[in-house]
Amino acid sequence: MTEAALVLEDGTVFRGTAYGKRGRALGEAVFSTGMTGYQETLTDPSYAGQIIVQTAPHIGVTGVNAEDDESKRIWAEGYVVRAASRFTSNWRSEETLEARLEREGIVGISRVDTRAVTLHLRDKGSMRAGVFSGDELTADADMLAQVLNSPEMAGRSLSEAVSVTEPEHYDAIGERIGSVAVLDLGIKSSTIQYLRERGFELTVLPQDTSFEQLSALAPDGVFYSNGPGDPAASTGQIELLQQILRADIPYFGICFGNQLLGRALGFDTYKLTFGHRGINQPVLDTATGRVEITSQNHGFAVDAPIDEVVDSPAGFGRVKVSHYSLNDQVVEGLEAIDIPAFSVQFHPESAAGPHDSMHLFDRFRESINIRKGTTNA
Ligand SMILES: NC(=O)CC[C@H](N)C(=O)O
Repeated sequence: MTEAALVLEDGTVFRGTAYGKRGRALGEAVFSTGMTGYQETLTDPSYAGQIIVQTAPHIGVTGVNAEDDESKRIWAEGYVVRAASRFTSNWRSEETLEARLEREGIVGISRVDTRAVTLHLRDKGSMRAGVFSGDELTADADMLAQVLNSPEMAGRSLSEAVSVTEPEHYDAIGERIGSVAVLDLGIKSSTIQYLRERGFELTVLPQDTSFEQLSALAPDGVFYSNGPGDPAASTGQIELLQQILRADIPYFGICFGNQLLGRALGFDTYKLTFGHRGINQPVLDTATGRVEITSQNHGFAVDAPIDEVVDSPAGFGRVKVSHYSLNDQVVEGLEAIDIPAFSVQFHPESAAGPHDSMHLFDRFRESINIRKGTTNA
């Protein structure tokens, strides 16, 4: 069995067994509490630049298949598990998880006390880390120096790494309701699917699209996806969104798209200590009083008051926090009252996770229908 080490930037070292590719992975260590859905987690582009620590103790038992990917590849830098399943047992499995990790060059580590790692990250906060095995497994001080040389997540811009470089077109599924311009900041395939199923024809656009290019499509609505990195570093996309809001085009954003709406409206964003990553995160819908169990993956959040309607600091009228976390009262959704724009910090497309919030895609469709009704009147 090949040895491996997980080295955290505060000097803590966890030893284990090499899993996946041998080598070195550097990134921000974050824990995810999902008990299922490791394939969707690994292929979620929002994990770019991160090393995922799975709290579920047994990983890989259902293998992987081509259908459940959320994007074209695994985006996580590194992978930390307690027990890597020694066999795969599922009728849909096409490959073992370890073979997939190796094939995609993902350096992992198993036989790590992931509870201890999680408690450590919960107390000290998400931090830079490295997974080292094979020739890269060297003296602790040497590995630590490499971790300390790696980029911090705060201030990091990763949209360019994950976005399409050319526009991609998707037809509506079923009756066509309208067209949506999608800014790809690391979109998941389930989101594309659910938007299409609502009757939208989509043009998925590169992250550096200009307002002129976007408005040339005359979209009925604009959608900003989830994505990796620090929202404060996305100044171009924030300015683009302000132009979209000024043009009164209906807007819906998920996760990174919520943080960018927050910033476009003039609020700040900040880094959470250890973030929310998992598939059973309770959120309160402040309009209905309903609690939804949601899928989440975020390390940053919008800084806005959760219990009052406030004026947008950037002059876009009144804004309210539409959802907040029942674990720690972090903002989980925004709604502009005077312009057609809303967003959520969690993942209505789930994948993996519960479908409680799927109705938000219908809400986006309604906001577009209302707007079209007004325009045609
Ligand atoms: N899933 C996402 O869109 C994540 C957004 C942002 N990168 C964060 O960590 O908060």
